[in-house]
Amino acid sequence: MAAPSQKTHELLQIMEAQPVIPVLKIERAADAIPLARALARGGLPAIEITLRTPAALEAIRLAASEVPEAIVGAGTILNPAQFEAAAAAGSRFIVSPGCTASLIDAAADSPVPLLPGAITPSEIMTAYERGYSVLKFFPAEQAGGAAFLKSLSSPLSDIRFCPTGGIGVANAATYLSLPNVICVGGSWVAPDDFIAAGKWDEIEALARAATSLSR
Ligand SMILES: O=C[C@H](O)COP(=O)(O)O
Ligand SMILES: CC(=O)C(=O)O
Repeated sequence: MAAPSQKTHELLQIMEAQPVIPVLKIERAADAIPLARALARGGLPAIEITLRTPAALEAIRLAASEVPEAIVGAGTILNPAQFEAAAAAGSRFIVSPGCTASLIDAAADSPVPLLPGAITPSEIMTAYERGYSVLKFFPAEQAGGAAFLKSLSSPLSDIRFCPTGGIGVANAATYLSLPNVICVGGSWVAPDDFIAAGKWDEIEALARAATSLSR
């Protein structure tokens, strides 16, 4: 196995430090501050704020500048313009549901590590050829779940994943027990309705419960 690049090393450090990366959809940018604080208090400092709302970039900027204990990443990055905007907002890592040539070119020019998504052996091999040995596996449950992912571990033994999509308390441990899984992603630790209602203590409790998931 080749030594990981500096950017892969940084990504691995973030992913290996917690079993779950919260995947967040933030409608009001200011919510990013109490939300990032609550998740960090609960033991999940690394968070993925998805670019699925108009408030997302400002949410990243606020959490990155106001919550030093948080490790703020951006998710749902689909193209180079979004990559650059998310990096400029202060993202420490960038996540995409997929892996396009233009996104990989944008990431090559940036110091910010990219976690691109791949599902099929050919997609995974293509990403690996471009230097990516750490990948997102999305949508995990819908694409074949833990059984599918486990079956990749033998032929594609150099590649490790962050499965995301359809993962919750009932199945997270199954994914985390796989040899090719580093951590999982999920929205269950910060549900949209809890964010809307400002239930920060409840989100902290969900995060704390998630940190006890074993790997
Ligand atoms: O689109 C889905 C999110 O990336 C996370 O998936 P989830 O809500 O099933 O945890
Ligand atoms: C699927 C995911 O986590 C993303 O939109 O980046």
